[in-house]
Amino acid sequence: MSVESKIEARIESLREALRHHEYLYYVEDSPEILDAEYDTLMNQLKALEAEHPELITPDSPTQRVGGRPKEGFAKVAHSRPMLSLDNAYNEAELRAWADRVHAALPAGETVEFVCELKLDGLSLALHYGASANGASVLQRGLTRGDGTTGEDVTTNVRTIRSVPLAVSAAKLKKAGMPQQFEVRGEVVMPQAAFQRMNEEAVAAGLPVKANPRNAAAGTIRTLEPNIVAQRRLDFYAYFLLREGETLLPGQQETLDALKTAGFRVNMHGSSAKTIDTVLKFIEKAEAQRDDLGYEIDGVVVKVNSTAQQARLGFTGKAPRWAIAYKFAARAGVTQLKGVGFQVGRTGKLTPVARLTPVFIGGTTVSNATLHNADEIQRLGVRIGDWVQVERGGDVIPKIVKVDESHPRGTEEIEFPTHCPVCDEPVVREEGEVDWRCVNASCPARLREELLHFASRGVMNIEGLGDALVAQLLGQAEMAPAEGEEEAAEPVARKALIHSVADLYTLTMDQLLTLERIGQKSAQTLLDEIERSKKNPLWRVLLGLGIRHVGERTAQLLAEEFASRGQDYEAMQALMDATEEELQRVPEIGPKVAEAIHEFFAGHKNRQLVERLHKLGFSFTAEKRQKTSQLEGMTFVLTGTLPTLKREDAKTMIEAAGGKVSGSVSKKTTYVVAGDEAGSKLDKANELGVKVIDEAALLAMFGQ
Ligand SMILES: NC(=O)c1ccc[n+]([C@@H]2O[C@H](COP(=O)([O-])OP(=O)(O)OC[C@H]3O[C@@H](n4cnc5c(N)ncnc54)[C@H](O)[C@@H]3O)[C@@H](O)[C@H]2O)c1
Ligand SMILES: [Zn+2]
Repeated sequence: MSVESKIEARIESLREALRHHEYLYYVEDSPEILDAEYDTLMNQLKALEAEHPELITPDSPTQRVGGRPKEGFAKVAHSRPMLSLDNAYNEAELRAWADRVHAALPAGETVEFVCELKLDGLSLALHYGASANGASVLQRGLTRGDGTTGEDVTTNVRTIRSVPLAVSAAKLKKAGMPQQFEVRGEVVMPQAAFQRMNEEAVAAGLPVKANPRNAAAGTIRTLEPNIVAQRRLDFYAYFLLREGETLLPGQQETLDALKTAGFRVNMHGSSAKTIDTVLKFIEKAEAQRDDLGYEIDGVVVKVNSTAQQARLGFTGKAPRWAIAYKFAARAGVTQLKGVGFQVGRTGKLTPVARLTPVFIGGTTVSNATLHNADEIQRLGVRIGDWVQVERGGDVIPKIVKVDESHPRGTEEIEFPTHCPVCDEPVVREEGEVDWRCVNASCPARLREELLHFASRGVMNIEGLGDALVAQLLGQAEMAPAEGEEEAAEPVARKALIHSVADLYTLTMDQLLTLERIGQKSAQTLLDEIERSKKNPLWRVLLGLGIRHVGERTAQLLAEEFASRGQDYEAMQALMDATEEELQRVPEIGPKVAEAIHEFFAGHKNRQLVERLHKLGFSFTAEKRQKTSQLEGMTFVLTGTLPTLKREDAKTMIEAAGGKVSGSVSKKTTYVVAGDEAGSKLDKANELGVKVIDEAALLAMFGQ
């Protein structure tokens, strides 16, 4: 092969690898490699292309942004391309960028920078248009897509509470903004929401998302707006455009105006006159990284002046007037000492890597998840290997890959053929990745079942934690606690309970035989247990721990079957439902339907439910929790509102889950009255229905 064709081949293979990872990242929202690794491949390609510009093709990953828009959403062209940012990884690269900026501008011209946190989410473009009386309303929300064309995700965007659905004339005036404008910013999933989402996924036996960014991307592109509302995304605004042009003379003014208009603006941004000040900002931001509640992966530095930005212009796919300073990845390299296996509630075996403790981004990591047998195979990891461990926000650390620069380990990881706790054979069903202990009375499973059942968000039995459950089961702690090498020595005790239902027959005398429990706490626990019988049907369903049934599915099921009968009758109808019937419940697919059906086909499970009924469970089929701000509320609009057109007010209310009706009745929640409100207002007063004005309505949207 000639030198040229070797280079060409290298370029082509880099492009292919990048396209593969972009697909996984942007379309599937589930990357296989670290961002830093992706960036390395990209930088290699950029360097080769810089040396051989004749080999640059328009479809090279260096020339375009993002991924293909996903099916299922309308595709809409952007007013101006939504670009990526060039990166700097250290001080020298940042200074080199600043030098290029100065060199491109007339000698002696001063440049002011604005530093903002680089939020690790995905960008959105929000289009606002004129409505009555000088106000603006949200008309459209687009993802970045491939940079030129985005996906129309308006319905989902409307559920994000920090996105104003309307901006009043007064606010526009104060912010110096026209009625028609476009805001660009970042949508992120706060760490707490991310954690909750993954906990639910684990409980339901579904795959978890790699990081909040991928979770946010997946959420904003679901076809189910209620899911988006439940997951609590957040939006931070940073650009303000009009017909594709930056509206205000500077970035700092843009941020201020956006804030005045009611957008959430990241308040950690600040102006800097020199790169030294920028570097101080970066240092401070990195130190705060763990305390923000959302993920950031660096700092974006922008040239403040819009006029200077225009003169600097763009390169292939990024502006020259901005740079992303990226923090070092929160990864470390350490040695794999061994692998333990945890048995979960559904019997699932999770391999847990025991590591030589390593300090990563502020904490000591000594355990990391290896997920499942397939993952071990994919990584090709052996005991004794040096491995790269990654940690994001609050997420369980995970092994990303084997570090080949160290001598390789020699001991293969053996996946147990038998449950490490009860010693029954483990099985893997066709098409599943996980091995499970299917012994229904496996102590490990029972322990997890009880912990899940009692946990906050499920049956909510305060005080029934790890230590107590272990005692009730006559076991000692089974898995070593974080940071400990071995589990405590088991102390044999007689088990007081053998199933979830046994909790409800526990007596004071029995509890008093346990360690570390006095009369008072025993009584509190008994009260808690008694009280939990009144939990609504959906919580009981969730508590049963049916595979694939998380909070939302449990709520949907309870709501659906509530119409088939009162309380326990609803539960019975659900237990008797065929797979076809179950699939007719909104959002429930074949896999979930099968799991539910299979669960209740089990004699033991049915018996458990019947016993719970006899023990006095109420199985109340209450309405699902509110997922939208105005769900369950009915509004009647009357008269002329000061800023909103009636049509716009209606759209806003409906988008937030409320209903708008034409006539006032006792069922009306609010009458929104403007000028010259007539008979409807009288009727409201007559029936004692609450009357509010436009300002109060807007206040419900946080405006
Ligand atoms: N792991 C993988 O397989 C894989 C694959 C593809 C891409 N990636 C990662 O995706 C990223 C590349 O994507 P990219 O093009 O979005 O680039 P980028 O994330 O590096 O930077 C551009 C983006 O930063 C965001 N941003 C956050 N805060 C901002 C602020 N205050 N002002 C302006 N913009 C702000 C915007 O969404 C903008 O689009 C890289 O980090 C890359 O590592 C990873
Ligand atoms: Zn077992």
